[in-house]
Amino acid sequence: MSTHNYDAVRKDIAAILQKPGYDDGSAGPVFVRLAWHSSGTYDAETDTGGSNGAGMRYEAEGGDPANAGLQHGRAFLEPIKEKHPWITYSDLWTLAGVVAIKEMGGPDIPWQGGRTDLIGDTKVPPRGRLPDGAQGADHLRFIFYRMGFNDQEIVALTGGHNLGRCHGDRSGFEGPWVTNPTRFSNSFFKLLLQLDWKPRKMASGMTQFVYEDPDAEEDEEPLMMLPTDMSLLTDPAFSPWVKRYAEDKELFFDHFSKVFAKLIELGIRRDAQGAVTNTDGTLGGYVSAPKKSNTATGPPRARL
Ligand code: HEM
Repeated sequence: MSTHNYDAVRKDIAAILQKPGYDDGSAGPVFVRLAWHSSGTYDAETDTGGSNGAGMRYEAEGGDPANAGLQHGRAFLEPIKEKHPWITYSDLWTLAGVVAIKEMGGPDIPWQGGRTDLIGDTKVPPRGRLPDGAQGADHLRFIFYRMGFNDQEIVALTGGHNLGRCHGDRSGFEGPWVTNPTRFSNSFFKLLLQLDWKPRKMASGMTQFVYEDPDAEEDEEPLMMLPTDMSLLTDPAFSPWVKRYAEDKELFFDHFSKVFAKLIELGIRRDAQGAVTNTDGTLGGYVSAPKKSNTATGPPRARL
């Protein structure tokens, strides 16, 4: 067997996506968020953070409140790492996001392996680099321009909120954005435009936006939007993209594929053959994965 059989890993990830009893029955959304948070720490100016490293294995990054709940995603992937120990966590986490998006009906996203894992927590990116859903358009620009994204890319990336849900015990926000949160589509943009969103203060003290469907069953939870999501509607440079993505699913899929591929390559340098070149501490500050297990804190365990 080849030591780099990524197709076998893809198949094994696809096979564990269904999780009866967990959230909406799928690990897909939490894998997408894991891939995004493992990459979205990138700072272009200092060339630090990004998808090399898999620093969430360490408390310094994994314990960041912004990453609350992602331990479930990491734990779900642990059997895959055990079966294919040659793959790095940073490759596994980004690949899991890509496989999950495809399996949930989303676009193909180009993915290449070769990322390396940090050994030790001295070079994990500082906390505070991920976006705060309680804020608005200025904050989104501050966070995503730092990574090298533009306004169109910010809107396309936020379309990740077609998947999954907010959890009161993780972020303080609650509920799904769309009615079918395990099916990738452009519903997020359609609903953002069409529904009548009203602010509501949650038990956690956080204010989110909810849609109260007058025809909803009594036990049906309302759909929600974060303040950052709402800012896409009101900002003059963001809102034209919301409209275009709501009208044109193909365009959204095409742009989402490109921007997610860019996201998971943040901080990665490759030579002409695609081999990652910043693996030795001289460029990105990362060291190559050791031959045996590189589990830093032992396998994470899901608290379901
Ligand atoms: C634009 C800035 C963003 C903010 C402020 C933000 C914020 C949040 C928050 C507060 C949650 C809920 C976490 C929880 O309670 O479990 C969440 C979930 C999620 N986010 Fe984002 N996010 C952003 C961008 C993105 C991007 C770029 C993607 C992927 C392309 C993404 C994908 C997801 C997914 C899939 C979930 C659901 C996770 C689950 O079901 O466990 N988000 N996000």
